[in-house]
Amino acid sequence: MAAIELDGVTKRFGDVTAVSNLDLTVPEGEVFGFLGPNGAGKSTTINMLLDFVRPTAGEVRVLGLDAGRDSVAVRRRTGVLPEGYDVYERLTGRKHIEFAMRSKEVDDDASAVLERVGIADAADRKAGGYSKGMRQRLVLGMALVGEPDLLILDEPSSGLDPGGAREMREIVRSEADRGTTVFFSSHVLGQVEAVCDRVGIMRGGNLVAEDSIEGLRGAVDEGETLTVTVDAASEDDLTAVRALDGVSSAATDGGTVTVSCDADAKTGVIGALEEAGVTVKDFQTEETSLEDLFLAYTEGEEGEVSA
Ligand SMILES: Nc1ncnc2c1ncn2[C@@H]1O[C@H](COP(=O)(O)OP(=O)(O)OP(=O)(O)O)[C@@H](O)[C@H]1O
Repeated sequence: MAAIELDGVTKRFGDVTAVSNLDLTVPEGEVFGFLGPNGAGKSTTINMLLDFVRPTAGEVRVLGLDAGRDSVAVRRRTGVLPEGYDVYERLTGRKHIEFAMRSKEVDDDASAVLERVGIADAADRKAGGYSKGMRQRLVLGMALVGEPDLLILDEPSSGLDPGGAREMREIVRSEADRGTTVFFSSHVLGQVEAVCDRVGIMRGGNLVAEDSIEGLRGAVDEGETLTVTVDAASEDDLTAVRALDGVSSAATDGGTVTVSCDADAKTGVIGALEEAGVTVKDFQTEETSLEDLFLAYTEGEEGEVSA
């Protein structure tokens, strides 16, 4: 069964189309990264999963249930870290967790939850005195109450220091190991790359890409830069390299050869250099970063990248 299934979903606010005819399936147990520039429709999509917003058209199913009709059941099995959630200033951290336990009608160990998100020491302090990162950890703790089947995290790294961001990744991975599906929206691309099995990229209300990061790299087809350290290479030595399939350019400064090529052309490049009598001392490749991928899908003319 799919944990999340959107079928032809559109949401219009007056004459603004926030989400347009969106089809998206997230299988159970997957960590799915949901990316896109500001205003792309991410929060609107998340709000439809939780029935905070009703679609104008289409069908939204969460954990096999209808998001609108069965919203109470969906929320009971879902842990949510909403973007910009305000804590109750006068309640302690522990009271927040107990509140989440009562809302979900579960009997968890509040201290263990607070320990897990790294704020056990501050359990009995009022959340009004918490730092931004501590508040974020507290809200994550509330989301984890009751071992949810689905975790929806909207910008979970916001306010976290590098240690907190690492702990967040570890929690996401351990939840996924437990079988939880994680739907993760973020602008912090490194965070997404580190934890997500697949990503979807939204742009102007449309899903413009949906794949593993590897798959997206292949579709963008920017190739890789191969840097080869050699004893000596001349322009003539590059003739055979340039003639290879999958090589878009090659240059040399004498001691280093730089080649732009498809990932599967690398071996051929090294072979062609050696055949030309060049001694290859070392080589390394640089992959397209997730940031480059993101920009390739979200900048320039719409529909430029066909994935
Ligand atoms: N309640 C609303 N009323 C009117 N327009 C809205 C409403 N909610 C969202 N929109 C519009 O829908 C579009 C998508 O917004 P949404 O908040 O879903 O984007 P987002 O991808 O979450 O952006 P961000 O990364 O900035 O949070 C925007 O043009 C926004 O102005």
